Amino acid sequence: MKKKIVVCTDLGPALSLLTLRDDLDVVVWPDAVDTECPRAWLLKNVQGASGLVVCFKERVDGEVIKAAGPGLRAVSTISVGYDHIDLPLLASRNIQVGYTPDVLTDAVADSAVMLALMASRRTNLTTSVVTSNAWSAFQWTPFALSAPQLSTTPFSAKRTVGFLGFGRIAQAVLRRLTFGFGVSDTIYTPRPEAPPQVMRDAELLRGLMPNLHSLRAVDMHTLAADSDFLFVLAPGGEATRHLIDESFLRRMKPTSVLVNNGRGSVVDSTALAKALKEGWIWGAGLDVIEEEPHVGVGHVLLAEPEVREKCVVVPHLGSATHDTRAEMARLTAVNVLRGVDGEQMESGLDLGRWQ
Ligand SMILES: O=CC(=O)O
Repeated sequence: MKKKIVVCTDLGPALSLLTLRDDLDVVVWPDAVDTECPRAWLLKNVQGASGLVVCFKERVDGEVIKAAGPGLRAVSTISVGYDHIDLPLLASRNIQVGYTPDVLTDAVADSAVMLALMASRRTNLTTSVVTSNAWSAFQWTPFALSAPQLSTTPFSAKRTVGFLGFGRIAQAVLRRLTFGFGVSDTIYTPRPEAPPQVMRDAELLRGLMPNLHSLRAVDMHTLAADSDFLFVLAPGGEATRHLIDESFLRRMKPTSVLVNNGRGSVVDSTALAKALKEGWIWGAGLDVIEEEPHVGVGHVLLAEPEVREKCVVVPHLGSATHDTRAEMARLTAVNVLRGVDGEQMESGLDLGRWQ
């Protein structure tokens, strides 16, 4: 009997890696190119599957595992995050889990730097000067709309860049900032659950980046107080929920900029709106928000002009470049194939940590 693989998401041309195998029955959510997979479709079609392909929008929990039945061997997600997957449950059933770290590191790091620049320059406000037809009335005086600067210059004060979570993506942001922006002072808090390998890499960084004069692990208090630019690159889940809350934001500098490319749940949106409105911090660039995708003009960070002008929001697109998404899709397909074939995935989670 053919093994069944259920694909809930768009894999682009990489789907053919699955469909070209005539020993597989590949069932694809028919509208995967344009829409997210409805839960009901997943629950109905996953029955009898050996492999399941999802994106971070599909929760893989007890209900899905029960609907799949005992033959499920592999779950492969097209994401680096895995907080949508019940890992202890899958570990207890010996189901392999594939994900897509590394290949998206550069794209997300690019996006984080973009958000830092957009938030510091308040592009929501400045572009609206043009789009609301107000440029001709705008009084161009030397300090009008001037902003904190990310790059360090010979005449600027030392810039401290902070990282909440210091894994691969944070380190890729740091590479961009030290080489391209002259940042020399960096602080970080280790990511909860960081694998030892990631932290060893952090120690090596100083040797690799001659411009980096200082790289210090600090507590949350110092991270808040000292960061001129703070990059949140921590994973979601209970351990990191609302680490950036009102008391953290109150300790930050009025010229500081917060960027979140990790998970929305790490930052308390209501506290952030208050921080922006009352000027505890300068600006925020958000690729993720805790209430996503239910974020519209009525959202606490977008409803009031004093907040919206200081806040750039992008709908969770950090890794969305042509090259990166294609490679993520390839890896996702290879992972599920390896899993259903009983081989080790090219990029699988070590579930020993969740057993
Ligand atoms: O958020 C996106 C991902 O986890 O890849």
